[in-house]
Amino acid sequence: MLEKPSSGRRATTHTTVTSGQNLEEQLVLGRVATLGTSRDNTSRLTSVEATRLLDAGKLEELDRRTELNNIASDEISNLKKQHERLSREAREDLRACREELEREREAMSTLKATMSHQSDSDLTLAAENTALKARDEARQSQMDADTQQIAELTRKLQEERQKNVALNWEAMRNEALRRKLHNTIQELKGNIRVFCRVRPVLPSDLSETSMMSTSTEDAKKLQEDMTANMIFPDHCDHKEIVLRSSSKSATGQERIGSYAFSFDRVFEPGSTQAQVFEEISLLAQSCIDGYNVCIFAYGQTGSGKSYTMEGGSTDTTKGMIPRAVEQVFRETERLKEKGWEYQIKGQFLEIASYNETIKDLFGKGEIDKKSEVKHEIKHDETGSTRVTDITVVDLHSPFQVKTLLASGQDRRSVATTLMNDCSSRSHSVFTLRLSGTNTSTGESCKGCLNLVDLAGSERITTSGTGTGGRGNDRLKETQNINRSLSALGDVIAALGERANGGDQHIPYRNSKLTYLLQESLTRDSKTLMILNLSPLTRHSNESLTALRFATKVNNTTLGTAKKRVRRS
Ligand SMILES: Nc1ncnc2c1ncn2[C@@H]1O[C@H](COP(=O)(O)OP(=O)(O)OP(=O)(O)O)[C@@H](O)[C@H]1O
Repeated sequence: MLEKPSSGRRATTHTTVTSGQNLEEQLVLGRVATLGTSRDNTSRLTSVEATRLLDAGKLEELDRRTELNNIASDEISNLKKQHERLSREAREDLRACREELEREREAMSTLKATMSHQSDSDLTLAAENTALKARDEARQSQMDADTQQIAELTRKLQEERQKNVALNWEAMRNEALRRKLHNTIQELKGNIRVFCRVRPVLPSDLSETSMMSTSTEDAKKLQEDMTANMIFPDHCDHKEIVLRSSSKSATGQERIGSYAFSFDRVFEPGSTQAQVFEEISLLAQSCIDGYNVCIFAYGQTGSGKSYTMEGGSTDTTKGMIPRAVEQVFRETERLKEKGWEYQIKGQFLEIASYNETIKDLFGKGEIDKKSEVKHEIKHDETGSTRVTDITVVDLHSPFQVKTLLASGQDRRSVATTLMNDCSSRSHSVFTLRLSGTNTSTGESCKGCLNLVDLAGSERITTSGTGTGGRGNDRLKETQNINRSLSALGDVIAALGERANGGDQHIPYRNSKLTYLLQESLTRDSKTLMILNLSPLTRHSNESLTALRFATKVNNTTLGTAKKRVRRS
């Protein structure tokens, strides 16, 4: 704190200085008065003495003033020093105070910010808390709703389960009915059916005439000339084919004949694999239902038998075998829902026409003429057929079958090369055996699907038969083919006669093929023959012979097929 100068002292000093002036005059006047008085008293003072006294008074006054001035200066200097010290102290105090104030302000501002932040946090927390509470309430009500919904769904599920059980039984009854109806339809259609398929003219057919360099128009004309006169008059049901063919009479005169044939279905050259399979799929279905089915591709070499049965590598061109396999797997999978479990096994073999030997096309070993295993056909008392030492594969998927068939075809090529033979000189038989059991109904069934690519049906004159050596082999081979094909026709004819009440012996043993297919060539089984025809004029006579053979087969009725069902 600043120390205030004493006002009393100052006042005294001031009073002294101020009254000094008056005092001086008063002193002089007092001396004069004293002198006057002394004069009065002593009789009279001189004026010199009065002046001397006045001067002395003045000097004394001056001294006293000087003295007072000095005292005042000292006092002022002291006061100044004191003032400076006090000012310095005051400034120091002020600075300290300011600093302290600044710190306090900063602290205050920090505190305010903290408080404001705290308050914001408080607000946020309060808002969050409110939101959480609201969410919690919403969740709680959602949970209540869910619980109610679960209870409702559980009730509905229970109802649906009950309905499902009822529907399953209904579906099983319907499946049995469907099988019955399906097979009634098949029976009405006849257990022997014949389809006729004419292949299109191929670029290779044109090149054979060495006319490839001709113009497009010439090629078209050539194609027309080459194409046999085949007419398909039935545009509605597609069941008829008319072949106009020229032949020589005994006297050498040319006769033009028009021959009309009718089959269960006639496929024109533009027909697709899918259209053909549409008609065949029902037979594949029958095999799943427990029937024995045989599908033959019949026709001269190059007429399209292998194309129809195996087909090409694309989805559009794949043939009947891959399509039937796919359908079997698709259907057996679907039937799982209805309690059916199927086991599918397959074998693929070839019967060479030359010596009627069997080759295992699913076999693993080397194909070698010397070390060839001799396979024999055996029938047991239950009517089942087996081929000794043949590879029977458990089949699980269409892809597996596709791979197996491809390697089978490779083995077939190796075998035919070794035999100096060609594929058209042998029959190939792909067999699918299905056995199914229904765990719900206790039913079980066994079916067999044989897909047969027959050897070329051409007659001796057109098969390139020469004389001596290989020519004799060819002759024997062609005779064997014709024998086995006519044995097939004989078996079918005998079955037809038996079905019509005759007591005909069925000559299964007349060929390896019929003996092998014995269990599938009965009145209890279903047979389809696909007659493949070449569209070319030069094959007209072969086509006519084949059409006649197929008609003979088509006119045969086998009676009613029987399903091979066992009840456990
Ligand atoms: N419907 C068709 N559409 C297109 N091409 C076909 C058709 N039918 C057959 N072919 C073709 O005709 C040629 C002969 O057919 P394929 O080999 O199937 O006759 P094949 O009767 O089996 O003869 P082989 O008895 O010699 O085995 C093949 O090139 C085949 O691709």
